[in-house]
Amino acid sequence: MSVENLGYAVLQVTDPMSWAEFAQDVLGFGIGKSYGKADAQYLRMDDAPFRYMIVKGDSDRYLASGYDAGSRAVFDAQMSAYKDAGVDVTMGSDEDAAHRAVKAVAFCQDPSGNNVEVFYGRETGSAFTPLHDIEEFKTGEMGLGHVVLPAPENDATIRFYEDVMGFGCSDDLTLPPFAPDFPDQRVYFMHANNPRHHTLALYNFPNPAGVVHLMAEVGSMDEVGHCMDRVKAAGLHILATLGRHSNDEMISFYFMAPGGIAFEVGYDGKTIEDWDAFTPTKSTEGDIWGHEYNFPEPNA
Ligand SMILES: Cc1ccc(O)c(O)c1CC[C@@H]1C(=O)CC[C@]2(C)C(=O)CC[C@@H]12
Ligand SMILES: [Fe+2]
Repeated sequence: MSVENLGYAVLQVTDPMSWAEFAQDVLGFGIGKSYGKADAQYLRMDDAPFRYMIVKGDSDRYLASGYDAGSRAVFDAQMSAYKDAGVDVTMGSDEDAAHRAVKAVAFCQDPSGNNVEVFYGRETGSAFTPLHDIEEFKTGEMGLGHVVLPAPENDATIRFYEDVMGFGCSDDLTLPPFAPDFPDQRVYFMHANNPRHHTLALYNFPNPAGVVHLMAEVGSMDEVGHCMDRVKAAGLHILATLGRHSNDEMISFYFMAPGGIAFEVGYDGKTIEDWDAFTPTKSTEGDIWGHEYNFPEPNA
């Protein structure tokens, strides 16, 4: 048993309103109504009440991943699993739940210090159409997309998500070091209880933004291309050119959103309908073609 999907993400930024404007202008997200968190912006991608909660703070960083347990029974089972594993969990207050439009939420950290939230009973929300003629984001039962988190405590963090949270391995990718005298890079891709090839991936290096990237999926190559144009028009840095990944066969590009939070926008990601019939892969190449990386100059 595992959680269903990545239901929401929480970002902390110094100016939530300007981040929300970027999200509308470039990503095509919409601004939703407030669920009461002071100074926060609630961003929508689909019928869910919100997919991104943008809270105000004194720095820009990824704050938390909110996983949808899907039911009270799975939520309770997850709480038991945390307890059995000796994980320190805090039950959210009624106010915490109200701020997330859910019946209950619990907070803990993975062994690398990433904040984890689990909830159940999310409000139904309402109809939503993305901006910029995007037909729809590929969300629903597959959740908001995927997130790649820094996991310097690599083995313990993988054990946490697999053994305590019930995620399954999709692909264990090893890449050469990004600089001499560094260890290999490892990206460990995992799925939850939905057809998306990976909902969460773990990267074996720290990241000052608290996240390696977040991925939003659209339904066509033209929608990806138009998003690239909007990234350019906004003067944002393209981190990787268009390419197609080997493991989930997604065509995507990467760019740096305000606050140093990297985004991947793609389409055509593979779905797996029967995880019992799936064999996890161990790969040594990330791309079929493209994805030429162009990291920003330090202090640029
Ligand atoms: C290889 C791959 C497959 C599917 C994905 O959705 C995906 O994002 C990736 C790239 C993962 C990986 C990363 O997130 C951290 C930065 C990495 C290690 C690179 O510098 C190359 C591959 C990148
Ligand atoms: Fe990705």
